[in-house]
Amino acid sequence: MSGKVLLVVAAAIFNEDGDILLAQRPEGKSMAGLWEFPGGKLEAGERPEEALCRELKEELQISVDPAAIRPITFASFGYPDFHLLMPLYEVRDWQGELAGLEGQEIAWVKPAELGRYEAPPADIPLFDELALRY
Ligand SMILES: Nc1nc2c([nH]c(=O)n2[C@H]2C[C@H](O)[C@@H](COP(=O)(O)OP(=O)(O)OP(=O)(O)O)O2)c(=O)[nH]1
Ligand SMILES: [Mg+2]
Repeated sequence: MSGKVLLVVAAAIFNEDGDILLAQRPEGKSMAGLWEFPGGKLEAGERPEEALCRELKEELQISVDPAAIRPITFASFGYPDFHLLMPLYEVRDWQGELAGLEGQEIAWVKPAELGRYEAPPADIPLFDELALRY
């Protein structure tokens, strides 16, 4: 156990079929190739919901209303260098054409099938919980 607590915001984006979007972490980033929820770190002074909407615009080209997302669960996980605290928000409405802007692969996954995707260790309990609840 070491390092600071890192706050990262992430989205469970649902399409009309109830599938959830996973994105593959791009080459060059930590944990490249693993499948994650889109999102990222807060910038100084940002509210979590604003940060998530900014990240969704940057990573997926979509516009999301910060007032229209709701927290559904969170991850709390100790990596060797930091402790990740990651609220996960449900997103069902967006504007614009969804596209991976950072060269990342994306996949729409049935909640029960999330476990087939190799993910950061912090995400495994979230996959399990979403499979049970959705
Ligand atoms: N976005 C996201 N990050 C996750 C997940 N699971 C998990 O352990 N992480 C970790 C990986 C990183 O150490 C950290 C946030 O990563 P990030 O690379 O998305 O941050 P960012 O978008 O702000 O990108 P950058 O500025 O560092 O390039 O959280 C997840 O499901 N989604
Ligand atoms: Mg990110």
